[in-house]
Amino acid sequence: MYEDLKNQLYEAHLNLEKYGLVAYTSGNVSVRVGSHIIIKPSGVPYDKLKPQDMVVINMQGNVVEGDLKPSVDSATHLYLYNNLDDIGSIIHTHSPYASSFALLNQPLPVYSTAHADVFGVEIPVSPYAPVGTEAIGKAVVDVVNQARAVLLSKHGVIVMGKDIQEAIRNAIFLEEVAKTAYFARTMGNPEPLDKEEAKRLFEFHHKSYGQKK
Ligand SMILES: O=C(CO)[C@@H](O)[C@@H](O)COP(=O)(O)O
Repeated sequence: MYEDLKNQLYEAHLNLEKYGLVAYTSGNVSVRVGSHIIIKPSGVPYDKLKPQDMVVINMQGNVVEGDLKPSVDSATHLYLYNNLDDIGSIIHTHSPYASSFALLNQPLPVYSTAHADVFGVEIPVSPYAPVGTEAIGKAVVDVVNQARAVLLSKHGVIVMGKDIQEAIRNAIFLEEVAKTAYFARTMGNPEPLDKEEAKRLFEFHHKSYGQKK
């Protein structure tokens, strides 16, 4: 089932490693297709991962196809898909700069135009919740905003997108803007962008940036 999407999901995991967002087995990516979710198998190191290892589960979390156990974060992904209609793909990482804000319970303000372009608003922090249940999903839904990215207290990050490509872009840019914020804070006291300017940049970026017609 879903061979092409499994290949895309496999490539997405390799991208997480390529951009330094994960290490060894940390992190995971899923994609929604109809009433199924395809997600990374639990505990498989990235250099051992294969497209055919991706696990297909239904919206109740039961394995529909796959020889390996699905990610330990499957309940979190499922809760988010069941409560946020606009998302088609979810990425969880421990990317170091964004996760540092999560460990400090510090939201990530809109310090840069790049942050405004991609996310538009501050990245919130969700309260600590134990791994392996839908508790993380509930905590994320309680705080998630238009940014579709949340810093998980004491843990890491969750980003979402309408598809795998958008989720990957969001995961990469979250770490990028967190890195810039980290350095700015070590050198001084950066001020967030004006909210209206951030809104204008977000709207331009999402409507006109790149090759959009
Ligand atoms: O952080 C956690 C749990 O959220 C890690 O164990 C997670 O990144 C990787 O778990 P999986 O290998 O996807 O089961």
